[in-house]
Amino acid sequence: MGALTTILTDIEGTTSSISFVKDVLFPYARARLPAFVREHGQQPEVRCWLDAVAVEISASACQDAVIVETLQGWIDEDRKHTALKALQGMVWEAGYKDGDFTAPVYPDVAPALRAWHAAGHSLAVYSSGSVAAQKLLFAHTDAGDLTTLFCGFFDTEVGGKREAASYRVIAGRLGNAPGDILFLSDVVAELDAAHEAGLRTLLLDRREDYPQPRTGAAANGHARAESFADIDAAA
Ligand SMILES: CSCCC(=O)C(=O)COP(=O)(O)O
Ligand SMILES: [Mg+2]
Repeated sequence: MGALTTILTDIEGTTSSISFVKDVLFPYARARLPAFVREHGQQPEVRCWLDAVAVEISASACQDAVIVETLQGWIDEDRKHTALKALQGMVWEAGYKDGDFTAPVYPDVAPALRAWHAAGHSLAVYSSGSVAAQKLLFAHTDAGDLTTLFCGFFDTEVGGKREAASYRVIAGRLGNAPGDILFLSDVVAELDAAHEAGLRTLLLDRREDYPQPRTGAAANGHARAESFADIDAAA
């Protein structure tokens, strides 16, 4: 690698498999949301998100059953809603702490992150998962606690991942010129938005998540790699 690029990475489909998120994390949150809301729904840090959902669906704030059903429906639809993501993160916290699961990262991820960090590159995360959920995931990976490698964590509170404005906010918060940031994601629409904001971009095209290679037009002009081991941030 040449200049000291900041590497900004997505999680699902990039550092960790889509199936871990869809088959482990989402069902865990779906099953435990009703009890979580019953037991913690009056705590201000939980209530504020439940109330945000209630406003959006025009339910009375006291209709927690309706709110929970709505949230479960959003999990089924894979809605990247900030309130859902905040609540999911709180439910997953118990899962990690109780040892119900750890977070698998692809085998090429931890060595590359450690090497980039050791070479002086800054590392940051931008995921639809809440910042709390991101920190939990990287604290409990099967390759150890990776949280100290990162200098920044961003979620949809800065804006949606398919909006160029979000990447401008992140560049500002990181204190980087957009062109000094390399954004890694498995989703072309996210890379398009980052590119519009002036970031460098790279499509992670992992066979486990995407059986058909996304080359040529499917990569929409973005650099492409199948593994972190093949990424040259200076390119
Ligand atoms: C922070 S881990 C949970 C991931 C998650 O909830 C999610 O929606 C993944 O979205 P991403 O932006 O990482 O593709
Ligand atoms: Mg992704």
